[in-house]
Amino acid sequence: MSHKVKIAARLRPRLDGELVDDQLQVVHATSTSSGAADVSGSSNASSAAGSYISVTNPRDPSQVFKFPFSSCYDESSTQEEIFKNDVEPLIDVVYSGITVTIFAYGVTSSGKTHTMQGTKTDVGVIPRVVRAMFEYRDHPSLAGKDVSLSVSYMEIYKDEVYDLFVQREGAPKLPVRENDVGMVFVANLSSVPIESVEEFDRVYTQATKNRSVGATNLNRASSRSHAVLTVEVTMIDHETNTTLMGKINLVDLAGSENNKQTGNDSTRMQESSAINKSLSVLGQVVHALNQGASRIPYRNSKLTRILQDALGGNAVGLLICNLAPGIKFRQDTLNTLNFAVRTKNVENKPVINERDNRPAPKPHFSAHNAPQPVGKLAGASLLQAGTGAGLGNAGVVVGANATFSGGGPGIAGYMPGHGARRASGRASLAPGSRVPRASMGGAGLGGMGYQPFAMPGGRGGGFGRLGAIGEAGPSERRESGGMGGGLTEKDIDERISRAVEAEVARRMKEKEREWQEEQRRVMEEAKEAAKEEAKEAEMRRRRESAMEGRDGDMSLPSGVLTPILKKHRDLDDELKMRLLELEKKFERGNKETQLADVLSPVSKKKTGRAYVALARAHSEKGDLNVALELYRKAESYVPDNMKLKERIIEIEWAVKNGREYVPSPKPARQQKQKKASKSKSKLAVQEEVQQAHSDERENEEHGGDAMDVDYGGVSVSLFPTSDAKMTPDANATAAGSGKRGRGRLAIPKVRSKEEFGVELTNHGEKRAFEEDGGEEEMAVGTPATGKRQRVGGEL
Ligand SMILES: Nc1ncnc2c1ncn2[C@@H]1O[C@H](COP(=O)(O)OP(=O)(O)OP(=O)(O)O)[C@@H](O)[C@H]1O
Repeated sequence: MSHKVKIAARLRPRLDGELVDDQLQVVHATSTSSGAADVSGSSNASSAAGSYISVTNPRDPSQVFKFPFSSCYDESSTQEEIFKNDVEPLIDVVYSGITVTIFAYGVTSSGKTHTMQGTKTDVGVIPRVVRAMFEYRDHPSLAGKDVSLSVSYMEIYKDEVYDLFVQREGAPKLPVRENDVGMVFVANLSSVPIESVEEFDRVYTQATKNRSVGATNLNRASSRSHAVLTVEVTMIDHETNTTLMGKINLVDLAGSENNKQTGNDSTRMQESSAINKSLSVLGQVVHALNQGASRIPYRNSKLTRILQDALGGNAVGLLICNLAPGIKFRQDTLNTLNFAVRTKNVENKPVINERDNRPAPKPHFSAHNAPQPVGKLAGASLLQAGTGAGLGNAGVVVGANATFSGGGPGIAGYMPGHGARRASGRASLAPGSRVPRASMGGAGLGGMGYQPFAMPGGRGGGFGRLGAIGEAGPSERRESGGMGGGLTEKDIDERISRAVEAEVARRMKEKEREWQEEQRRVMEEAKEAAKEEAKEAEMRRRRESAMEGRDGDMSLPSGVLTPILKKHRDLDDELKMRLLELEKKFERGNKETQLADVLSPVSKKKTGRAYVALARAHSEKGDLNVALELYRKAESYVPDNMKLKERIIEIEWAVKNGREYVPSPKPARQQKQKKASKSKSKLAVQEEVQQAHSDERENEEHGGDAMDVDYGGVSVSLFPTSDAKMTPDANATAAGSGKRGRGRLAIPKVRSKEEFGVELTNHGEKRAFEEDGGEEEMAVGTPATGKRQRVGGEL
């Protein structure tokens, strides 16, 4: 059903003039001298599964970060190996009608273009794919079919799309559009039919000259744009009158750049900023997908818009993560690897692009007489179609107000999808050729000719006839007779479940919309209430100042003020004080609550603890007002902490009555302290590790998820989160509050831990940090015992 984006990491060899160092290494489970040998054959998959990239911790050379990927290629790997292992198997997928996207990602000069394009004598992925696509035409499964290939080639330069088959001078900027069924495509992009590898070579070589390339300090021929080459195959089956279309997008991304290193001039700087921005959006898209966000920011750059099918869409994806050796690139390498780690969690739902070329029959009268409500349509129609058509040429319609109830005798049960509607929120990449593209809108096709490509499980809007569903791969698809043969019960069940799945997705979307609407309403009401409140407060303030003025002006003779009036004046003073206090509290609460609202529960707890630590320090110094203020701040983050509430009341009482406040003694924890000191070295290690990555947080979009750090047999997984940035106060206060050697160590780490969600693993067993309410402690795995222990902290 779903397919995770596959990651292959490739380390390029050292170039002339580059220093030799071993900061970055490719390590294989079955440790042979050449890493490449381990991943050289598909039969050797198990050894490849244990491979990882190891990067020395910049802060402590005795530690390494580990990044495991299913394919890791070292500097001696060849273009052939990469193609054979990771790319060639995808050709079969393309020929089964699925879109495949391969993209090379990495810092500038890490070898992306070398991998994708290669050189004349050492060709890369692109020429090899084209050759393989031509060779596949002779595959027995394609006998009797008309197979044709076409190619398009575009570049995204400074967030504008250009056709690389068009002479660069005066080349128009091409718009990115979305058709009626939510497919994203580049309008007016040429699609060139190709008959042979030689013909491809000719057009490709010419087009490559149009690509924007410039010299930087790091790369004499640095790509200044993202290039997307698409090879599309069209397979027409005259027997079944269907067309299957597969395509492969080969993307050579521009490299992320550090302008200090590239030495860019103003032109290069502009390019660089566009490159970094689009890569940053790419990182945000991956992050949002990992978070299961309801809105994925595809639209924030042309690159992500065009690639959206490969990330969380309907394509199969392979990310080649290119790495440059050496200390100079270490930070970028870590960024790249973090991005790769995040990307490997992205799931796609590949679909087969098939269309039925047969003219549509007149709809059965029941379609006119008994239109079904759209909400119920998918599941019901599928069921009816499957059974009513006698499992033969089962026809299914999913579209607004269209239904098909079994079909009359002799009717090949299919119809065009009226009112095409795309159930999936994510659109697929545009079809390559302009001609079919124009006729693929779905809506308005009437019963004629082209219908939108079939999308399984109701994902595609308005599909005409369900083609075979290709999770099982092309061969199985062919055997199942999906191209027009009978449907087995399993097929029907699968289709029903897919339709149900689509329906559920639709309803969930509806629910989400309703929820958002509700949120908006609540927000507006809250705003109104706040306005009212402000108005009232203002009136109160005016009343009070008027009173004050009157008080000032009044010069009543002594003895005129009656005891009652005196009493009232006292009351007023008290009331005013109370009011001011309340207003202050409200303002403070508002500010803190707003901040607290955006933090994760863990962050809230940590921030709360940090405030408490500082408050305690102040209360011990006798600075009770400041302490009270800080405790109240802490309360915004941990509102349910009864102990904290009690403490606030105690101090309030002490302040009000001018009494000394004696904090309650802290529980003795000698035992834990002892353990803490034992673990201190481990914590120091963590601190180092986290420090080493603080730079990365500048590149939040790249700085990513889990990263394994290895020391002394203990593997530490780092999980950066973004909300840590929201707690600068907490960090600052925490750093200053370290007492008795416990808080100091723990609290700054609390912050870092929170950012990275550090996990210590011992002997392969992972242990999460314990998050208990009242204790400011961190639980860590003990390397020797694997047992959790607590360290430091105070609250
Ligand atoms: N596997 C490799 N074997 C030999 N040379 C390589 C390899 N990978 C990269 N190179 C060389 O390294 C240099 C930089 O490579 P390349 O231009 O492919 O990097 P890039 O990542 O595409 O850079 P940019 O993002 O700046 O375009 C080139 O001279 C290239 O020939």
